[in-house]
Amino acid sequence: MYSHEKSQTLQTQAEDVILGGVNSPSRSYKAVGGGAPVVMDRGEGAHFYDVDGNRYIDYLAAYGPIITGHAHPRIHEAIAEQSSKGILYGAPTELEIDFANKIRDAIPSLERVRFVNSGTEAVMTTIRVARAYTSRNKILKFEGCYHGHSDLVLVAAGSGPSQLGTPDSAGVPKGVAEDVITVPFNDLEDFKTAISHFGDEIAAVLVEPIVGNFGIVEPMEGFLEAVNEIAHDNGSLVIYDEVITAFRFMYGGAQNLLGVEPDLTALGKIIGGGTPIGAYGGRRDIMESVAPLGPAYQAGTMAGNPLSMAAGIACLEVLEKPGVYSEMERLGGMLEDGLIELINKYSIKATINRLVGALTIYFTDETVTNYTMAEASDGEQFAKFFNGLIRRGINIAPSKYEAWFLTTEHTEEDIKETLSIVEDVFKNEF
Ligand SMILES: Cc1ncc(COP(=O)(O)O)c(C=O)c1O
Ligand SMILES: NCC(=O)CCC(=O)O
Repeated sequence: MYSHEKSQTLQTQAEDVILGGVNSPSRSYKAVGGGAPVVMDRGEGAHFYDVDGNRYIDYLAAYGPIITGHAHPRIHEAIAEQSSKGILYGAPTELEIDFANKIRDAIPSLERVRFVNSGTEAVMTTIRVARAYTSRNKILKFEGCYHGHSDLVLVAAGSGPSQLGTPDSAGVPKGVAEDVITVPFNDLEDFKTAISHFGDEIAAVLVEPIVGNFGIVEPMEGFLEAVNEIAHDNGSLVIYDEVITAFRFMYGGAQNLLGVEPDLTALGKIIGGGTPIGAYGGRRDIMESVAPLGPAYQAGTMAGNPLSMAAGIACLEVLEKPGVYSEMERLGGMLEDGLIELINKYSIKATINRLVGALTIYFTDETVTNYTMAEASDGEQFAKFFNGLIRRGINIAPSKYEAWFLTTEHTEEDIKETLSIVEDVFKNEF
């Protein structure tokens, strides 16, 4: 069992200067029984090492972006090379044109693209653009979906906020929250009711086309097609938040995998190869609402910064190689099958949702298709599981609402080692 002595000491120091000891609440272990989060030292492929010298197989992948593993040489080189030429100019570069083209080639619905610095900014701006284009105010979102921390979307916000008991954040003005309507994911009847009730007040429907924020939850057959049709009949736009999903399951977005196109798309995480990034884009006529062409303002000192452009291009170059996603599918299948075998062997009440290299274990015996079901899964069992893993060398998010993410660097050996550690946890702690 690992000792986390130095992490404990550093966390005490952190709490004395960084609010709560963490720069994002998701990193706190509050929801899994407290204790100091493990403080990381360095990463290498699918593994990393903490300040106490312990080695972990990493399935957090920094909440998704690190799909090519830690310190990937290609990304490292791209950043180093760009850094030697300057890291920020406040002027256009050829790199950003190349990168925008690369993204549009993969996700053609982004007829025009803009780069920003986080998923939060990307989603926030798509909402502004939709409001500008439709001259309407309200947004419809799905319960438990997280779309970053801008005011408007911190309502029924799943993932991190739910885990800490703040799905509806304090500090969001009542008037702002009143412009957000939430309905359960995968429930077409509630969706239709909301649309017919609010009608021409709804500027846009905001969707995680494959949910990543109350675990991995796929849309039911026909759900997204119906959402598109009903929203469009109502004169509302459809925004896909693909901050987690783009380039996670295939070289392209969930929209390409599922064959349904939104009007606007928000991107982040993977496209930056681990550097801070966001992007949004969509139909040309809608995007032309944005300054300098249109009246909706969006700007940024760091937007399209060359380091993120270089890292993003390098990351997509790794991902576009043949066989990358089929290998993640193979290893993901192996991990899922092995986990199910152990769940059955030790009579654990748990189910798994998986798509390619992303999966979630829910401590419940029902198949999870919406937020209420994810919420009802057993948080105490999850906490026991998490603590068992982190003391034995597996790092996952300290939250029952997050996913495990495979990288291009995980190997069969990693999966076998993982399954043997999980068996040890089930045998000794459950
Ligand atoms: C679907 C989704 N949208 C938006 C965001 C916000 O992105 P960021 O944390 O880069 O601001 C996240 C972050 O987890 C996300 O999962
Ligand atoms: N799925 C939710 C996140 O990935 C959030 C990460 C963070 O805000 O630290």
